[in-house]
Amino acid sequence: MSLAIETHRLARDFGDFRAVDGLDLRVEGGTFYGFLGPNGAGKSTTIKMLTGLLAPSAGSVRVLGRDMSDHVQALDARRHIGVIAENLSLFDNLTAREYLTFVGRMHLMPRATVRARADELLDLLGLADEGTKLSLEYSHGMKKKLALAAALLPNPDLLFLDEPFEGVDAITSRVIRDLLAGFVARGSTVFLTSHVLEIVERLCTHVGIIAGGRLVEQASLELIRQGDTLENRFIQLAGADAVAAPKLAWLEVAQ
Ligand SMILES: Nc1ncnc2c1ncn2[C@@H]1O[C@H](COP(=O)(O)OP(=O)(O)OP(=O)(O)O)[C@@H](O)[C@H]1O
Repeated sequence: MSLAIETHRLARDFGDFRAVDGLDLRVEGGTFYGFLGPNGAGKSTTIKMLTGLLAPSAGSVRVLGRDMSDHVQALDARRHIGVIAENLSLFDNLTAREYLTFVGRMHLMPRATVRARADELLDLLGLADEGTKLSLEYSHGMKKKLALAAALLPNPDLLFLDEPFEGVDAITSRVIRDLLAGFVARGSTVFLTSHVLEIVERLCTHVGIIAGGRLVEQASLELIRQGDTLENRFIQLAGADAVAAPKLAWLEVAQ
């Protein structure tokens, strides 16, 4: 099986702080990869480097076989990937349909295809009735859904999803989960971050855990779980110190 994502000693500094430190990621094509870590561990920074939104300070990235440090190869890779970034980066003054039309044009898709797919996506994600509302006026969950629609529109081979379920209602969450499971079943790859470990456990075939910028574990879900819950294993691998921290004595007694 070919690798959809491969990094070698990938690192990113902000000033003299190293946010991502020597990451060797290996994500096989056709896998559903959950990238987990505590707040501030380096997940979003990593996704930004994998998708070309942020330059690495050191190390290398290959996405779908393309070297992301090469401008032409990176452009080619970007034609085959869909992204929900941390800040969502939508255009505020467009309606959902206008935004999807814009994304379709950027991918040089035929107008009729964009229109048909936009109709289906907006319908599926419960945004079809939003009419003239600008994305500026969307709720956080609605923005997430629009970002997902835009990521799926060009029918990519690889999806990067930074917290796709955050702020999304239970019905849409189910719709998205089913959609992503089908996407992987056809042979495509999903790389997602999520703090909702129940969802990761249900969907992902492989898991990577980052803590303090370093990869502490990377294996199939079954190997990582070792018969335990993913939450217990995650805490053992990435958060044992925090869980063992002293309690707040003053909070145990009501005033
Ligand atoms: N532009 C920036 N300038 C300075 N420091 C940054 C910048 N972006 C991220 N960092 C720092 O890098 C570290 C990793 O941040 P990152 O956003 O990648 O974490 P994360 O794992 O996605 O966290 P969360 O789960 O809370 O979203 C944090 O300590 C953060 O403060």
